[in-house]
Amino acid sequence: MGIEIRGLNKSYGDFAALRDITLSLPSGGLTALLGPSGSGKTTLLRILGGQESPDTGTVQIDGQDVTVLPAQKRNIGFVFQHYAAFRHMTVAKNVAFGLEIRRVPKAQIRQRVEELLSLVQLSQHGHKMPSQLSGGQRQRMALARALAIDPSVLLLDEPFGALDAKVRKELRDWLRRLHDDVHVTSVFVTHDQEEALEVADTIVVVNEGVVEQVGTPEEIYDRPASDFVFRFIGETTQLGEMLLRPHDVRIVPEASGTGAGAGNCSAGVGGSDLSSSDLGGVFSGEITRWNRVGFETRLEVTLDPTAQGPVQQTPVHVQLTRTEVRGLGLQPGDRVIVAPHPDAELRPAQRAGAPEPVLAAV
Ligand SMILES: Nc1ncnc2c1ncn2[C@@H]1O[C@H](COP(=O)(O)OP(=O)(O)OP(=O)(O)O)[C@@H](O)[C@H]1O
Repeated sequence: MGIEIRGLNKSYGDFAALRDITLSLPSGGLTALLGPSGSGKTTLLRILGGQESPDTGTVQIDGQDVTVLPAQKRNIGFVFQHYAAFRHMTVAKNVAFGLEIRRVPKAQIRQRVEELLSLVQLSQHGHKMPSQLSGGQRQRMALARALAIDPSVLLLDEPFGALDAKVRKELRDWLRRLHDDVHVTSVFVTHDQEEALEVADTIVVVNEGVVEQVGTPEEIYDRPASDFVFRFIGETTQLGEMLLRPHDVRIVPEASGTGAGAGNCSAGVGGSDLSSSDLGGVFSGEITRWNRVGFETRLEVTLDPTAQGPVQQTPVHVQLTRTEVRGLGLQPGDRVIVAPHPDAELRPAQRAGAPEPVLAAV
């Protein structure tokens, strides 16, 4: 069942915010609507929630057509970036609110609130006022309140957007685990690729009001359906004429390669002979930057001028694990050979005059 969206269009004046959106979001799934600012994510979420109505198209939730049903009749839980808590009520009262207006018996409310506070790890904080909670705790209270009514669907609009990076990361892990426990069909909006890749079962990539791709995080990352998704979903680097992921660049010290002439050669990269013809280029250069980031090492390789074409101005970014760096015996300043990994996803680099790629906002 889940959520079925068919032929949805929404314009503001002559601006088309959503164009012909058709989507099936699985029941019990955690779906991320991911896209750059202004792509239409929030508009789509608001249509699902009933705060906005589409110009054309339909929305079904668990088999029921809700397209014209008012928000309060859709049995949906909402969590927003800035949670509007009732400041004069305790945390427990805030969580109980939805049940009280539904006139659920008091004993039942008390029991449900206890369960929910425990679920969001706030059992010790029920008596506090919202102002006495941290930002992360407040968002957990918002989740408890949204879940109190046993919603058929939970909608979250940038729920962790206002929190600092560390708390945000903790809440992501926590949301993932919570969802594994409660399995309510959930849709959350984010412009953060990492957040979507880490938390969601299904990612819907939206761009300029159109769905670019729907898939699991692995499908979206490893098999992007369009140049836009490839550029938007993760880091890319240029190697000759091609774009690829920094961890898909293979690198060896020049001394261990063969025929290290630039541009068109074969080289023993990563233990096998590689020919530039099937790989989109084998290049020589020098490691000009060396950065350790956690367990990874990020290198920049400035390429030598090639015989065939113009010099590549931007250094190649290479991402390796520390173990790989040790195994290869690489040092800052080394002369190296670089080539794409044989399984690398390659895309033609932007030609002069083409629009700039959208940068990943992390
Ligand atoms: N009520 C409105 N009136 C006019 N234009 C609107 C209205 N709501 C949204 N838009 C426009 O529709 C487009 C999509 O907006 P939307 O809020 O859905 O984007 P978004 O992907 O959620 O972006 P962000 O990540 O910045 O929140 C934007 O260009 C926005 O300016």
